[in-house]
Amino acid sequence: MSFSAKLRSDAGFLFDAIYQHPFVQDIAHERLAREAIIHYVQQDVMYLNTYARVYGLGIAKAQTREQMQMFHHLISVVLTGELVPHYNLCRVAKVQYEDMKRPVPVAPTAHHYMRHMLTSAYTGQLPDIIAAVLPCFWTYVDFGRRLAKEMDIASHPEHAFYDWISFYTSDEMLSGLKQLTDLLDALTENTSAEDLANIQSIFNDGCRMEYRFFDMAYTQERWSPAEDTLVEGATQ
Ligand SMILES: Cc1ncc(CN)c(N)n1
Repeated sequence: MSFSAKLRSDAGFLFDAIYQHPFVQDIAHERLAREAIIHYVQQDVMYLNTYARVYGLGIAKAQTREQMQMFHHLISVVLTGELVPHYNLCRVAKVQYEDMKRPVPVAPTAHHYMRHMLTSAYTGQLPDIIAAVLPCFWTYVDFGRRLAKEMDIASHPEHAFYDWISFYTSDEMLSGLKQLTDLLDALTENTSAEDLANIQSIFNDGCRMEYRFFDMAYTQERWSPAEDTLVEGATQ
C-alpha cells in the first residue's frame, strides 16, 4: 500500500465522521442554517488565505520547477476556483460575498487550524507541507463524491448547493488531489519510519480539524468572553 493510501485508510473513521457531520448532512438536505453558512464563509475566507500562503511555502521549499508549477496552479484554484462554492453559499444565505470578506475575529478552531498549517510548513520540509494541505483537499473531494452519489446531484441542478458539491467533485479537484498524493508518495519512498509517523500525525491533525471546522460553523464558535473588537491581521 502506498503511503498516501495508508494515510487515507488509517484516517477512514475521520472521513466517515466528516461525512456524517450535521453541517455536511444539512448541505445534502438543503436545510443548513443561514448563521452556520455565514460563520463558515467568514472563517473560510481567512482560512483559504492562509492555505494559499502554505502553498506559497511549498514553492519556497520545492526541489523542481514542476513542483513549483503544481503549487502555483493550486494557489489559483484556492484564490479563484474556491470563489464558486463561496458564491453558492452566499446566494443561499442571501448575503454579499464582499461583506463576508470584512475583518472578523478568527474563531478558535480556524485559528488553531491555520496555525497548524503554518507551523508545519515553516518548520517542515515538502512532505510535511503536503501532509498539512492534504486534509483540506481530500476530505472535501471525499464527502463531495459521497454527497453527489447520495443526492444524485448530476440529475438535480436545482439543488441549493449544486455548485458547492459539483466544485469539489470536479475533475480538476480530483487531478489536483492525485498530483499531491503522487508527489507525497514519491518524496517519502526512502523516509524513515519515525519521519513517516510525524508526517502522518500532521495529516491526522488536519483531518481532525476539518471535522472541528464544521463544528465551529455549526455552533458559531467564538472566543469566550467574546472579543468582538479583536481582529486577526496577519492571516487575512
Ligand atoms: C476549512 C476548509 N477545508 C477545506 C476546504 C476545501 N478546499 C475549505 N474551503 N475549507
